[in-house]
Amino acid sequence: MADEELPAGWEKRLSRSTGQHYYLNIYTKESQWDRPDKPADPSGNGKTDGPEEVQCSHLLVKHSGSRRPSSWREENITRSKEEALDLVKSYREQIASGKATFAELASKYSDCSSAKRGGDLGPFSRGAMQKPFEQAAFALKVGELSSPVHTDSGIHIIQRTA
Ligand SMILES: O=C(N[C@H](Cc1nc2ccccc2[nH]1)C(=O)O)c1cc2ccccc2s1
Repeated sequence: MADEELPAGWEKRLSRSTGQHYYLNIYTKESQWDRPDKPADPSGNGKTDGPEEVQCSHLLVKHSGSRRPSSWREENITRSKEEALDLVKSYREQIASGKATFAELASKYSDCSSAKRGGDLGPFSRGAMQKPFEQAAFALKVGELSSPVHTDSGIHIIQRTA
């Protein structure tokens, strides 16, 4: 389909982690995956929907149903989704109880290349990460640990750091 002109007030952006395009309302900074068919609403209801940007670390456990069942740790990941969830719950318990730090476990066990940075993903805005991850990350308070979060990549624990 020809890349037609976008309705006024929208910008087309490329998501770093999914490689998909998303659309940003230049007035409210809200983002959406679906191509807009009418001009962006500049009013944005006046309420702030939380932070524009967050920084998070995550620990990802991939499984056989992951979009890319391979990582720096394991060339061919065959564990089941249930086994991955058991692992994620165990890591979360070790972090929450203080038996280990987030960075220690992420650097050892995360199936994401961010493991090399203790799981740190750096700061990101809405539209940058897969939706379930984004929703969970933006709902966290600074320092808070998420429950297990399922995305196409696998199962994550997320800690908001800023
Ligand atoms: O997408 C990435 N890595 C994928 C796994 C993955 N999938 C994710 C989905 C949401 C958030 C982080 C995620 N990491 C991979 O290695 O197969 C990213 C790695 C890094 C490393 C540093 C900073 C951002 C990113 S995003």
